[in-house]
Amino acid sequence: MEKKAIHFGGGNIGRGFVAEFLHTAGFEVVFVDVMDSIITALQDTKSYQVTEVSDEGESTKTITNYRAINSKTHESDVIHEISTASIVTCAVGPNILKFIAPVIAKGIDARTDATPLAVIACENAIGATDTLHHFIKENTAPGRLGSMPDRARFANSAIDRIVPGQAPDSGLNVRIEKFYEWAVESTPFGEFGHPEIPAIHWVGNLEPYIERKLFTVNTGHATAAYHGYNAGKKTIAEALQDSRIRNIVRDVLQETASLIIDKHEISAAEQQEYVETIITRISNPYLEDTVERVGRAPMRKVSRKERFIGPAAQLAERGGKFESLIGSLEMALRFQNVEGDEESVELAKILKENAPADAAIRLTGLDRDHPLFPHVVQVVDGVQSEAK
Ligand SMILES: NC(=O)c1ccc[n+]([C@@H]2O[C@H](COP(=O)([O-])OP(=O)(O)OC[C@H]3O[C@@H](n4cnc5c(N)ncnc54)[C@H](O)[C@@H]3O)[C@@H](O)[C@H]2O)c1
Ligand SMILES: O=P(O)(O)OC[C@@H](O)[C@@H](O)[C@H](O)[C@H](O)CO
Repeated sequence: MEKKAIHFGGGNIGRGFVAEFLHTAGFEVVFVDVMDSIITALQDTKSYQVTEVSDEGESTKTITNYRAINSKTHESDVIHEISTASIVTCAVGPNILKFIAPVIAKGIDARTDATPLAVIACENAIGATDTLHHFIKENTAPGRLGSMPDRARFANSAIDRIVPGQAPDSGLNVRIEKFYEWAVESTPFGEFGHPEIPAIHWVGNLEPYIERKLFTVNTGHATAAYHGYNAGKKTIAEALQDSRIRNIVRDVLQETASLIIDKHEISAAEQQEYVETIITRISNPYLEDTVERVGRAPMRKVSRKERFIGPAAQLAERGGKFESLIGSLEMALRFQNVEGDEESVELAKILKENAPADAAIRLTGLDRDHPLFPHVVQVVDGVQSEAK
């Protein structure tokens, strides 16, 4: 079989991370997207550049050997490509997984190769591949479910590289940070072995990696974004130049560190070093990452398993400290009616139309009897009262 990868989502992380490393690993990459402008640009341009930016200067790689298909208009082509590929990846956003599942299900169903397809969702979410797998099963005939492991194997991943929004005149080129980490479960591949992709760190148990990443990088990032947004800052780097916000980010990361150290086999010293690396990374002034991009989709970010409620709920259950996380939640709830962000409009509506406890349940998914619940209701109440 040809060494071919199908990647859903030709956006920032798709072009700047996943495709780059698939290309380096020798795969032909077939991008699948629904945005005409991205598909046309990928079809008309034979190469694009990924530039790593840091205080050590810039370094550029050229990406070639790709094609692009619009799944809105050429679904059968996408099905054929999946049926003859080695790997399917995606970076479309966790809320989009249900929309890409039907075509992936059809592609998997059409496979005849002896080696199963490797499916790896590259989203910022715990168990994103499991979520995609669930939707794929819902789109597969019941009689074909039992034999699906012969046709596809599903591995969760933790993906880390900051790819900010790109300048309007940058075309397909992407400016990104130098740092990256891509951890993927190895166990689902069983006797077939995992695909050969040198950039991937294959792990038996992903939970420590994804929790450490989401509850350090993304919790810290989102804290800077929401506090920064409410303080009138434009970029994450600018927010972190403000010593008040920087100290809040540190406090939040101390709270999540206590959970990570307590729960996983990660020492205090190792976590401290990780936190310092993350603060340096998110402070990178060369990335020009806006508070609106990092704060995007606030309803997803305040949900049950995500970067604030996820760790705060676990800390509350263990008798730990979570006040700074709740402070970030409050700032997230004030990220309302932001231009171009549908969830921020929906958030404002929910806060306007519901009593505090009902809004808290709808937004965070916490049970009423959870020890964190009264603290969340108090914050919701405060944000609602200010708006009156
Ligand atoms: N940007 C980062 O720093 C970063 C880092 C790690 C992980 N991630 C995660 O990667 C995912 C994508 O983030 P991004 O920053 O690249 O966003 P993005 O908006 O730049 O890219 C998303 C792409 O998905 C495409 N898309 C939307 N619906 C689709 C569909 N039905 N089928 C195919 N394509 C579709 C969009 O057109 C867009 O090109 C998110 O889950 C994000 O959390 C982002
Ligand atoms: O992509 P989101 O919306 O889940 O989160 C925004 C940023 O925090 C995120 O994209 C980071 O840049 C990335 O997770 C770094 O690895």
